Amino acid sequence: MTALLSNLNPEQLEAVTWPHQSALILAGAGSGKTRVLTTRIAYLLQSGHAQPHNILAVTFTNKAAREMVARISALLPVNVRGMWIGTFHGLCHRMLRAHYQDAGLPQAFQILDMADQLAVIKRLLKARQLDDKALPPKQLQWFINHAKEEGLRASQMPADDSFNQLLAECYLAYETICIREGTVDFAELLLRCYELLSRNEILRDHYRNRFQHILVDEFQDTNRLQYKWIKLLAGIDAQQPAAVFAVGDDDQSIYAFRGAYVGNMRALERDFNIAKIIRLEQNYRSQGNILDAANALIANNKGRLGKNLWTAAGQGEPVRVYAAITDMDEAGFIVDEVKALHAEGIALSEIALLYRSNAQSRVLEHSLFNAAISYRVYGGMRFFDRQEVKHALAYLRLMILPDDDHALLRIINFPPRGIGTRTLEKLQDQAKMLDTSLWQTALKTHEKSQSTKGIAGFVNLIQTLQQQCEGQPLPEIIRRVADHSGLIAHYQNKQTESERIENLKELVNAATSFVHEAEDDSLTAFLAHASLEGGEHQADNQQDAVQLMTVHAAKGLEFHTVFISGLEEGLFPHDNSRNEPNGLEEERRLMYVAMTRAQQRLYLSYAESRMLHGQVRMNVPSRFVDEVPEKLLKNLRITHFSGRSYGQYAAEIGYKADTYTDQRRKTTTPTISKLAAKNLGEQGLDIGQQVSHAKFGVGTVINCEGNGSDMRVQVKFNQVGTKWLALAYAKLTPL
Ligand SMILES: Nc1ncnc2c1ncn2[C@@H]1O[C@H](COP(=O)(O)OP(=O)(O)OP(=O)(O)O)[C@@H](O)[C@H]1O
Ligand SMILES: [Mg+2]
Repeated sequence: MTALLSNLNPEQLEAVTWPHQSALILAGAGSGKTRVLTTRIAYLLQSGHAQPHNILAVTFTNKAAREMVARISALLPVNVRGMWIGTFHGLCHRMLRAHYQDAGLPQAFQILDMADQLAVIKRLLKARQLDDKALPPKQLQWFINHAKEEGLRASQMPADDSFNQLLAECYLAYETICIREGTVDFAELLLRCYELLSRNEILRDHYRNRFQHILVDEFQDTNRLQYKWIKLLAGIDAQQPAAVFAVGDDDQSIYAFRGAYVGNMRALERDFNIAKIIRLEQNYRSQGNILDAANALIANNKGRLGKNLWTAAGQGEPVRVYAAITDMDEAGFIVDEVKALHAEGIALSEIALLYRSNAQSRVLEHSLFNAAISYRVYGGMRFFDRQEVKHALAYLRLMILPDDDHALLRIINFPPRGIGTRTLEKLQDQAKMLDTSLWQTALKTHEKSQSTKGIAGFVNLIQTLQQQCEGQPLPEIIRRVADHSGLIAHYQNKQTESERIENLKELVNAATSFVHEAEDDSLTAFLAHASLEGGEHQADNQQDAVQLMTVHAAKGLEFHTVFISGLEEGLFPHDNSRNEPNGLEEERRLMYVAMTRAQQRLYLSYAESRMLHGQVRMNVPSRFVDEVPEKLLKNLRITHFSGRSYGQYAAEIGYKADTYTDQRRKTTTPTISKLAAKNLGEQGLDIGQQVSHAKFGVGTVINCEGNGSDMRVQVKFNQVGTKWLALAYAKLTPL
């Protein structure tokens, strides 16, 4: 027992050994909330205050749940199987499986994921002859899920005007289909479980007796229904209510867009008569400069519950800022730093590259791949594996190789063009009979029956695309295909699909850089490149690999080094946040989450120009960079290009100077520390100087850092691209 408790500070100890009463622990990032929660479970078991079956713990992801179980079994020799540890969805699912009959479900009920749910909704709208204009499927999906998260059934929806009446009717129709088909969507898992418990007294009492301890991590991100579920299960009116042990941080609430409700913290305090909120103020994760930077940033938000975080770890290193010229330059910089860190002995898995939107991973993946550094993308698929990107690639493949049945099947009815499964089966049978490809068979389908009209239309589309793209440059081909195939239109007007459109546009960017870099810039070469980069190059589970993920997916995790890239207005804070009430504050909380993942080293970077939608866009650095006090930062950017203009410098690193306007904000003016430049001078080198390297050939010095034996220079080589080199080892010959 002492071993279990010996490593805790007094506040943590108080929380871990809290009596059998509800508690709220409100504390900042890295203060040990998750650790306290896990240790409390171990403590309850070891001290005999609870048996495994008395424990229910809710975490935010399945990964976190698995880690929690692993940590508890490492602490104690207990049978962890009796405990219920999982996500809200997972736990509700478990309960519904056990009591399917009482819940009114068939034994083999199936779960609909978001895509399945949307398919059902589309079917339903079609049957009612409601087109996209009358009611976009995504809007109905959002409406239904939102209603369920508020605990409302179709019969309870207001029908005060004709549109609301339509929505309510469709919701009802959707419920009917799900019941008939025995399916349950994500929101339904929770609502149905909630209804089951509120209706069925016997079950409710059973579980109330059983779960005497309910522990909730990341409590700030629970929605209203989840809170009601906890309240019901805990039985606040019962004789012996369960002890709810909730840990959270209002500054890390990042799911408001999905219905999370920070007010649940206040509600908990009130409903569970919590007399004292436990605060943990010591941060054990990050070093001083990182923590000070994060604290300064979040101080710009209003209406916080307020807390004070400090660390005993010392100031550590400054927060590094890199102002890149282009997104490729940014990615190149990150890769060079990753290599240097790895060479210093930092495991790749201890390095995280975080970004605001999934589409940003493409350039990073590309640079890592080229540098042969293993990486793994979490909480989202790698760029070339994403559904919409694969669809677009399938169109491209079909245009050059129409007999590719696999590509044809992928898109013949996507976006939907009314080709039913029966028609498709017939086409496949015919192809088999004629021993030819689906495309050849489709070409022969001349009869204009209703069922084959769709096929003829598809053939026509591909042929038109082939003609239109003849002789066009690669990026233009991709732009046309994304457009004319109907993919963009398909994903448009769907709120949650905007990311897919971003990815399609990002594919145009991928093609543009491919054209710049590759010798053979044909469509065929590009497709080969896509399958290679999309293929086997992601590291497998065991391999040490750099971790790539969105900031949302990084919640709760920690890494030795964190890179936050794309810190530009419009990207982070994201443009979408402008239309949301308090959108900017939520973006700032996201930034706070991102920064507080770092233990020892934090890099912030932005690019003055980024390719967006196939065009170069000039950016203003994110306000979040400005909100970090200057004294905590270290600029890694060249100050002076040795008397040359910015345009000359840009041209040297291969950036087209003519697209550049020279009205940068002061903060983005490239800066190299004067000292570093002087040191470099002492070594007989200068920024802008031509040098030669035994292995990499001729290049230009474009940046430098450090001094003495630590001095490093960045050289843009004519053949092998930009590299950071340790001056002491590089043996550069000035030319
Ligand atoms: N008393 C302590 N002594 C040493 N290390 C500690 C102590 N408390 C926590 N830590 C360590 O600090 C790090 C952060 O802890 P933890 O992940 O539990 O924080 P958190 O509050 O849950 O953070 P977040 O808000 O990001 O989820 C972990 O590596 C943890 O092991
Ligand atoms: Mg945590």
